[in-house]
Amino acid sequence: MKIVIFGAGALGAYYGGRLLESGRDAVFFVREKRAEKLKRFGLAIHSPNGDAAFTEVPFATRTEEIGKADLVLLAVKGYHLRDALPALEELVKKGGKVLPILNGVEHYEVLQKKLGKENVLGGLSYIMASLDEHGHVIHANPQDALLFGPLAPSQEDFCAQVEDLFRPASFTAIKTDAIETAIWEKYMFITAFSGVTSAADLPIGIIRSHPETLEIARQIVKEMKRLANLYQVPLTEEQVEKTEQIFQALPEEGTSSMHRDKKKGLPLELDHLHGAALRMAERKKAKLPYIQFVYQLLKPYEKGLKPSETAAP
Ligand SMILES: NC(=O)C1=CN([C@@H]2O[C@H](COP(=O)(O)OP(=O)(O)OC[C@H]3O[C@@H](n4cnc5c(N)ncnc54)[C@H](OP(=O)(O)O)[C@@H]3O)[C@@H](O)[C@H]2O)C=CC1
Ligand SMILES: CC(C)(CO)C(=O)C(=O)O
Repeated sequence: MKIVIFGAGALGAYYGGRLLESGRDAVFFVREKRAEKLKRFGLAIHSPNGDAAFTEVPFATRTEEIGKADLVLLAVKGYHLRDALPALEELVKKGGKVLPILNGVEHYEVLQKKLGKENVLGGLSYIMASLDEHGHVIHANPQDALLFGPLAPSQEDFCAQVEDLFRPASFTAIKTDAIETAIWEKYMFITAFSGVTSAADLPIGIIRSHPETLEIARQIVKEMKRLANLYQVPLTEEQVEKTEQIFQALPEEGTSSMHRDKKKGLPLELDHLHGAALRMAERKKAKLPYIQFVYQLLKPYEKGLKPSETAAP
């Protein structure tokens, strides 16, 4: 099976690197700047689960350079999605089925509309990773689960093949028949976690020691459950409690990729996560006041604001 890793950012480089390490036939689809870094610095993973390094990294910057595609692992940010669609369409024409591992849910509607329902699998990831100045992966803790599964019964056989494909790789690959619920469970968690850490500009440890602030995260979790249920996704009270327990269990310094991006002055996936939840609620004539408030607070940072631009005089 030919695997195309679409995007060699933190997640693409991690999972793509692990697949290469296991001997799989994988190629990174990247833009010019990233291609230059891959040529100059290669690809490396620094991880508590074991380091890996590659000097010759297979990559392509045009879909014409890729002969066939079977699995396309989509690892771009939500705000990159629309620009990525033409290349994804080409890869689907070459036979590829797309497995997105972005946070959020709104991309599924966009991808299914453009690529056809049949060609979009369900996926998500639990990992804490970033890139250093050489484009090498810094993996923060051992967690590296990639969950995937069929969004239609006709995708079951293909997902079984993907399970075989991932088996020798050293990351935790989990095939599930309840991928839609799993995607929403992650969406519920990340909307609350990224919202509260980014809006408060604090790691979870300090937030936890201020019950008033932690309450914002708890209320967002409840709003997300309500939203999921409005869309017939059966998130339960147990899942709400499980999410709250995760907030208690996270390490003191734990924070979200959105908070890290905000600190670096990078764009935020605010529209893709919180904005999308508000749009979906509006369609059902529902209100999500905590999510709306966090969205409004973070709006000035959405396109990226350097720390020097935010300092008070
Ligand atoms: N980082 C983390 O710890 C976690 C992230 N996630 C989610 O995973 C998703 C990806 O996040 P992450 O890996 O951190 O993001 P990054 O910003 O590190 O990586 C995204 C990559 O996509 C590339 N890209 C964008 N558009 C294209 C394109 N048209 N063609 C080729 N490459 C493209 C970017 O390339 P370029 O370098 O050229 O800009 C960039 O390298 C997000 O939805 C995030 O929320 C989920 C769990 C944890
Ligand atoms: C919280 C975490 C690290 C879990 O995977 C995440 O998804 C993110 O920060 O974007």
